Amino acid sequence: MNALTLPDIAAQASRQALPLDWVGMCGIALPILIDGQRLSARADAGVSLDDGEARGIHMSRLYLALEMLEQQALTPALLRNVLQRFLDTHEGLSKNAYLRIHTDLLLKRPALVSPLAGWKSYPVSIEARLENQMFHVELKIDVTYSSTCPCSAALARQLIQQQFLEDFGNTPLQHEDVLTWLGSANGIVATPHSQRSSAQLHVHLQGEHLALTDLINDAEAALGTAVQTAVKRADEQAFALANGQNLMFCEDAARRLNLALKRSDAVKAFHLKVIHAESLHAHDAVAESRWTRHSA
Ligand SMILES: Nc1nc2c(ncn2[C@@H]2O[C@H](COP(=O)(O)OP(=O)(O)OP(=O)(O)O)[C@@H](O)[C@H]2O)c(=O)[nH]1
Repeated sequence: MNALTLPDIAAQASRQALPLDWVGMCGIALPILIDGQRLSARADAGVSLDDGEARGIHMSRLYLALEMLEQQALTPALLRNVLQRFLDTHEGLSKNAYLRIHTDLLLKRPALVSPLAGWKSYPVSIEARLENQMFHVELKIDVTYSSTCPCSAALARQLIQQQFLEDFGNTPLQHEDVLTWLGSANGIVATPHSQRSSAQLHVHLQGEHLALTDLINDAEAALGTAVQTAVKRADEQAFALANGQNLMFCEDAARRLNLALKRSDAVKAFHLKVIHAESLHAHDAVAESRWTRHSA
């Protein structure tokens, strides 16, 4: 059986001579290394098929080039090497090479007050391409946070004032009575609506640093009320305070993220989208922002 020559269909001429933009494989299982963590990932690997006469590309050569990602930490330089391998093994067939990697980055986050910590998972896509000899790396990162509506907070405060007038309008104020009232249900007769919100960051990188963890940390610091992991009552109370001090429309969140990403040296350009999944209504409040660094 082995003595037979194996038929090689990919080497045949194409019936329709037509180049193709992207040919490859999607959803390849792959272990990768980021910040010392081995993560389970899925890769989409492809090249352009510029020789329209060729029937097909050599899928196995792309697949085997991905082995480079198993042992070395993921960096822009490593991604570039993999893409160059794609092209070197498709000489005469392909000019452009593409690699997308999808994974969930895990970061350990401390509780706000108690000495606890827990893991948070961040869905991440890393997209690299070598097109006309130009190399690009882009990151897509999702960051989840809590937002409380500033308008709703003001409306709730007004109702609390009205309730105060109703309960104390005609009586001389006693410190003890007011303190008790503040701790009662009447003292917080209305609550502002708040929501679990998400920021989708699409970042075009520059430099030699993948910067994933730094960008997530910068985004969470800018937002101020990232969702928590391990939570005791003391942590929940601190989170309630943090939200009360951090009232946010989706526009506020988008502006804060814009400023934070611009400050990062790793960022060449970005498109960000924040989604506040409103509890006030069944649709979302959304804001987007784009920016490109103009080098001096
Ligand atoms: N091009 C192409 N290959 C496919 C497709 N589906 C499955 N394959 C298979 O992918 C396998 C690997 O292809 P190649 O990389 O050309 O394998 P090979 O000819 O043994 O390897 P080389 O000697 O390096 O060219 C082949 O058995 C193909 O049949 C497809 O849609 N397109």
